[in-house]
Amino acid sequence: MIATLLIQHEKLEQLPSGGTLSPYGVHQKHGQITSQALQLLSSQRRQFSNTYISVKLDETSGVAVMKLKRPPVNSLNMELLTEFAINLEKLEIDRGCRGVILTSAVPRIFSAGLDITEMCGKNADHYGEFWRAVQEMWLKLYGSSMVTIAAINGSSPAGGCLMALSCDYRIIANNKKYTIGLNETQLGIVAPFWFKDIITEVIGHRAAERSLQLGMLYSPTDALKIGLVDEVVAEDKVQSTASAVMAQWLTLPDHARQITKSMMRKPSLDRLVTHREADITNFVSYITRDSIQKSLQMYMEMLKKKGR
Ligand SMILES: CCCCC/C=C\C/C=C\CCC/C=C/C(=O)SCCNC(=O)CCNC(=O)[C@H](O)C(C)(C)COP(=O)(O)OP(=O)(O)OC[C@H]1O[C@@H](n2cnc3c(N)ncnc32)[C@H](O)[C@@H]1OP(=O)(O)O
Repeated sequence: MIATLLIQHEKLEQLPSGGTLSPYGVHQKHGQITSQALQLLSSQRRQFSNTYISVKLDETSGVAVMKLKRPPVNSLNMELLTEFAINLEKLEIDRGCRGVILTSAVPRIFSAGLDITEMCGKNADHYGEFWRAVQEMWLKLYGSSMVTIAAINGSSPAGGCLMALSCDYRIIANNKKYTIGLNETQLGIVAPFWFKDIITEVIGHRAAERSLQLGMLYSPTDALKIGLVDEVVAEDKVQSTASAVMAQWLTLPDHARQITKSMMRKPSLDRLVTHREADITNFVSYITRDSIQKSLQMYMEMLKKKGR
């Protein structure tokens, strides 16, 4: 599946100008898709659900709601990441879809971040494949031409925070039990350069440096103070606020908004695309270190003890 997605990337890069805005998402809404693909899409419209992702597309508004549904904590394993990238791609090429609201079907949790069991006790090939899937999820989401809004209805540490940061707008439920942030250092690991880049883009260099070094997790109101989220709303208003903000963003002409988004995001996207293989090699050599494996195992044990 990953291979298919990669081939798709290459195809995009070859699209004639006017059909696409950037090589990171499928931006073919105006005339590149075959009639066979269109038929396939229309039969898949409205609602599609996979093991860990459900998607509902409202054809009237052009807005899809994509829900993560991997209880207990929506940890991002290989299957979820792959399903996510495929579903987003489907929406990207669907002419009827202009915006995506990303949220969770699991109560109190947006996403617990990367599934730590994918990074422990496996072999180097597995780690490489897993990291490629993490990169692919990010390239698709951050590079999407659609309006993307994170409706954060629960805790969102590490990779969960990355997903939210990759959207155009973040709304979080006002519940002080929920936390959000890039807490990697608390696990004894380092967030890669592109996690660092994106949080720096959103909250600025000083706040990002402090936040990353200390592995900080913020309450919704503190997250708002540093600009990590755009709005804090009552728990039962998260979805309706996301729909209202989406409607507002969709009043802008797609073409102008998409080119602007692409201009803003291209440097960070290019950086990962250019260094993609080196980033995988780095990840594998880092994660296979004995000291790192030990840190992750200890963290998992701590989580399990806490849950008992
Ligand atoms: C020198 C050069 C350096 C180069 C660097 C190169 C590359 C970079 C290298 C590495 C980068 C890695 C980047 C990593 C990103 C990540 O996302 S790591 C994941 C971080 N996530 C967390 O820290 C969250 C941990 N979880 C929690 O805090 C809580 O579970 C919670 C989400 C707040 C929910 O709390 P609660 O509702 O109380 O649920 P429980 O804690 O009881 O958990 C329920 C079960 O779920 C298991 N679990 C929780 N999180 C994860 C997870 N992320 N992965 C796998 N499993 C998870 C938990 O153990 C419980 O399981 P049991 O029921 O006990 O079996």
